[in-house]
Amino acid sequence: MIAQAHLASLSGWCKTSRLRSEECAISVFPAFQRSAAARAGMERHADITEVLFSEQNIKTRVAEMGQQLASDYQHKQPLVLGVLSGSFIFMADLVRCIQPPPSGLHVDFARAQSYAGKATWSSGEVHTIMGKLPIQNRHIILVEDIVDSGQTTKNLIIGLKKAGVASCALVALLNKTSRRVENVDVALQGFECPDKFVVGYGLDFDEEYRSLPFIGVLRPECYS
Ligand SMILES: O=P(O)(O)OC[C@H]1O[C@H](OP(=O)(O)OP(=O)(O)O)[C@H](O)[C@@H]1O
Ligand code: HPA
Repeated sequence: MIAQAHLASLSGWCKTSRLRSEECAISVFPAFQRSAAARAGMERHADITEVLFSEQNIKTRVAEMGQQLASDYQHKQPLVLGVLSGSFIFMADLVRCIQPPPSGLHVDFARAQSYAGKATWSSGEVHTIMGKLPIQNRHIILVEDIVDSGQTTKNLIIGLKKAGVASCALVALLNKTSRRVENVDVALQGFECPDKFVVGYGLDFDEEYRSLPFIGVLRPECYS
């Protein structure tokens, strides 16, 4: 009620000062400033030519994906296995959207690297290290930020199958099908990704840009 009264008096003041009500709120409420104006600024970066998936687009889609997994795994005890480092933000958001969480839902991380240093193409040599939890007879939800050539996930899936998992479903936020070299089955994807090098929301170029809250196309001058 108090907040409403403040807003009502603000809107009157806005009319006289010819400020949009949003601008008024920004000037008066620091929290609003962070949530609206700052968010608009955070959707930009000098090295990004185009935002493909905004923070809100991602949030909405990840929530849908979480619901789907909650339904598919309600009678299983999934082990959600994120692939480091790229999946760390997606993982954190996705597991919190698997609601209600199936009993026995566990979380672990595997490590794989194929894009070494300043490279925008896969080296083809994938080094994989599994997580710390036993995986034999577990229902694995393998979580990737992006499936591009498919070489990283192909290698991981081979390793998981050798270790005797009960099942393995690949969940990828981005699926760049146009660049596929290995045939991998993405059970659940967030978005189809165009054939462009993208960064943000965990995805990097030479370890930079992972903390951007959106996913965008990296300016070619940044890597060429
Ligand atoms: O389908 P692919 O062509 O194999 O590419 C996909 C992989 O490449 C990236 O990992 P990267 O090796 O760059 O390591 P990172 O996760 O630490 O960034 C990404 O996180 C995927 O794991
Ligand atoms: O487009 C990409 N961006 C960042 N990392 C990647 N790894 C494979 N493809 C990509």
